[in-house]
Amino acid sequence: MSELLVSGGQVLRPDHSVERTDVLLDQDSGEIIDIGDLSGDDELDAAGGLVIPGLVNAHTHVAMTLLRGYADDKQLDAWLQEDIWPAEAELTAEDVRAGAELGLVEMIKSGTTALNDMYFFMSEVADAVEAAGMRARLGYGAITIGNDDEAAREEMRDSLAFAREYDGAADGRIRTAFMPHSLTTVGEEYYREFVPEAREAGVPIHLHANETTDEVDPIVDEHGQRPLAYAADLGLLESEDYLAHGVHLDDGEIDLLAERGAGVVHCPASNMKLASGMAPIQDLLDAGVAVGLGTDGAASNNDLDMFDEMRDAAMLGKLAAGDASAVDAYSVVEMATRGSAEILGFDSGRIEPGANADLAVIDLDAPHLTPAHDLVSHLAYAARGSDVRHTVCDGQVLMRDREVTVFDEQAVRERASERAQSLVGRAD
Ligand SMILES: CSC[C@H]1O[C@@H](n2cnc3c(O)ncnc32)[C@H](O)[C@@H]1O
Ligand SMILES: [Zn+2]
Repeated sequence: MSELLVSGGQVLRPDHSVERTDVLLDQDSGEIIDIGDLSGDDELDAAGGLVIPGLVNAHTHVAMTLLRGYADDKQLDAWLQEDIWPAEAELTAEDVRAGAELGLVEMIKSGTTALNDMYFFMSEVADAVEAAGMRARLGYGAITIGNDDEAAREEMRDSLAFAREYDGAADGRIRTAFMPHSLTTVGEEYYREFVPEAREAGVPIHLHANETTDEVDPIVDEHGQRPLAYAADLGLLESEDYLAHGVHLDDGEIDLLAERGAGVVHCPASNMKLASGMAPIQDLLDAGVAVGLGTDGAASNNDLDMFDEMRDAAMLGKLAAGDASAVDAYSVVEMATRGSAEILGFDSGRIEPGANADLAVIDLDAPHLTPAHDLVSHLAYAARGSDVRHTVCDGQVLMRDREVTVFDEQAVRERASERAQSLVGRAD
């Protein structure tokens, strides 16, 4: 058995207490073996650092790094229709591979070990995730509006086929989901036909929902129901399902989510940048709804740094509730770790024997992390992705002393820059 000892650091435990101890990882099984005063074959120096569970980005479109800064300062509908979708229509498989690798490097460098991704050319994303050594739940994003019936059904079939083929890939680090894009971009008849097939395939369903009032109002007008009542009627919102955003939810919809056990992935930076609104996160937590955290794509954020996202979630949550005690540091650290991991069905997000050996070591030796009254507070409010010293997933070191070990970072950046340039040239 090959072992890795993460030694000499302080460790964030599942109850968010902090203990000075070592963590021993089994690199063959990819699990945490033990926590204590230990020894191992190989060592990763965590002295002066805080060992935390690897962060879990539960909603992104990782290859959208190619469109970072391409279209800013617009509301969701105009942004998608005038800029993003025309550019995405020009995407090739090679573009998605280059954009995905860039996004994964950015994630590794900011302590993220697992992600959920919805996009196009998903076999490229899967190959990139496998090469990165990360953990992911992946799905092809199906859109039926604007397509004739045959093309629409093809979209849904493609999403199911990807989910069936790739579930369990990369030695089980890749899991999949059926991913219709949203309640307004996929027609009712296609949900009625394909949701039962997804259930039969045994994969969860992930979609965007209740992101803007422009999306909620037409559903209420057309179906006479709130969007999540409509979704439940279509067979969505089972306990393994999870939606992104959930900004405009009424009390009945919050209760419905709690009753059914479906999860919500909060994307605060994207919701602020696109002026979509303020999600009722404290109300969701109070109702017992499972809440995770995601960056959304880099074109609406504009980075993939989960430390930024924790801070944004706490700040926006307080503003939304009109209460400074709402969405506190503990809650956002929980959302970015165990909350997101549970929604994605990964036994990660906690440093405990038996859990996945997914972790990051944060360097505490920095002016903005001094003094160290409360390290959970620092994670939520003061730490940055650039404070991450090492990143480990499945027991393998993905970054050591800020050197990414799984990709040639410079080559990835150059390839992505070239691809991005050519993509926007074709689109403009
Ligand atoms: C069909 S693949 C995913 C699809 O979603 C688009 N997208 C990116 N960000 C958002 C968002 O905040 N709401 C809705 N859709 C979004 C992305 O550009 C792809 O087209
Ligand atoms: Zn999204």
